[in-house]
Amino acid sequence: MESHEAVKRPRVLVTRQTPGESLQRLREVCEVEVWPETMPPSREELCRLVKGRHGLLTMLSDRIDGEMMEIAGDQLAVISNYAVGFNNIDVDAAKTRGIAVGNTPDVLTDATADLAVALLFAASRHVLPAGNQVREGEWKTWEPTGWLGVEPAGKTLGIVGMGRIGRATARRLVGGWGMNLLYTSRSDQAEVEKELGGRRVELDTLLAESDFVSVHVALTDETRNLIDAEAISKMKSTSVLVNTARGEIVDQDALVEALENRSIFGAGLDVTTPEPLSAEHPLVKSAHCVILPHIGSATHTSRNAMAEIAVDNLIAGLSGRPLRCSVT
Ligand SMILES: NC(=O)C1=CN([C@@H]2O[C@H](COP(=O)(O)OP(=O)(O)OC[C@H]3O[C@@H](n4cnc5c(N)ncnc54)[C@H](OP(=O)(O)O)[C@@H]3O)[C@@H](O)[C@H]2O)C=CC1
Ligand SMILES: O=CC(=O)O
Repeated sequence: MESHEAVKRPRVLVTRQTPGESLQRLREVCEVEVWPETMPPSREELCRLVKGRHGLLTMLSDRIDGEMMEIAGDQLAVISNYAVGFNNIDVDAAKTRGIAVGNTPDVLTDATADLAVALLFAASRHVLPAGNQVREGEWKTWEPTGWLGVEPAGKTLGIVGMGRIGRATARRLVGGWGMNLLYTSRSDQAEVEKELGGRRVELDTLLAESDFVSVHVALTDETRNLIDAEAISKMKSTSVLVNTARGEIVDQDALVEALENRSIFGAGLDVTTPEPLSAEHPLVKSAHCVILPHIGSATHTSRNAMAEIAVDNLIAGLSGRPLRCSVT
């Protein structure tokens, strides 16, 4: 039986078209099949496609669990996720099978932090509903009390999860708008405090004292539903919640209620559960919520750089070398 040793022309599945030229490099050393559709392969299609592959280049919409690895077969050596988040992959199952898992950190940090800031402003200043009023020909006159929003300058920013994107978001808002910084983190962040002057606090304190809360933790069993009804109830009525991390971290029913009751001012989400949310979902219909279609890393620069890392990871894993960016 073939196993993890390097093979001459490994068989690789790429589950969506990626931008740029990086797949060319892969084609030089592998037999590459690229899923050609805009919509991701269904679970059934994926089960069929992974069989006999040595490497997988996957997207966050592909659930790669132990069963999928089993179906792929013993020769599977590397799973390269085209994302920094890897909650779609059962990393423990991969470890048990000796399969390397890679991701694409850093190169999307600035783009995602920019989008977190964009969402913060969009939700604070009614950018989408106000713009729609103009588009729909409903704008009648300048109103002294129309579309009143909230301002971040000099207020308190709460960063939930001071990782790469959390820190980049804080950098923008502390440096650019003079915000005061509170943050949560499991690890010591002396460097961040030296640079940005923030204070590490418990989540409850952060929620109660922040005017703007931006979520940047990875999705894990511990962070699923971290921002639940109780957490939201601690937030100020004038506060704005931004989530560019993963939808499952925020309890959406609780968020709907908070927005309907005006117990928080607004929300800006790049991620939801599920994705996409139905157009009928109350969050999509809410005038106080801005929802984007998971476009945090969607710049030419970031997505091209992600593709380069994802291909580097695959090629390294297929030849038994350490990955450029390994999740373990
Ligand atoms: N909207 C989009 O398009 C994008 C979304 N993302 C999302 O953003 C997330 C963050 O990315 P990035 O900043 O690069 O990742 P990092 O790994 O740098 O940061 C993740 C943070 O999550 C924290 N964390 C991890 N596990 C736990 C846990 N069990 N409990 C509490 N905190 C935890 C870490 O805390 P600690 O330091 O204490 O370990 C760290 O601060 C990604 O995981 C992804 O889900 C990323 C890119 C684009
Ligand atoms: O959500 C995107 C990612 O890279 O993670």
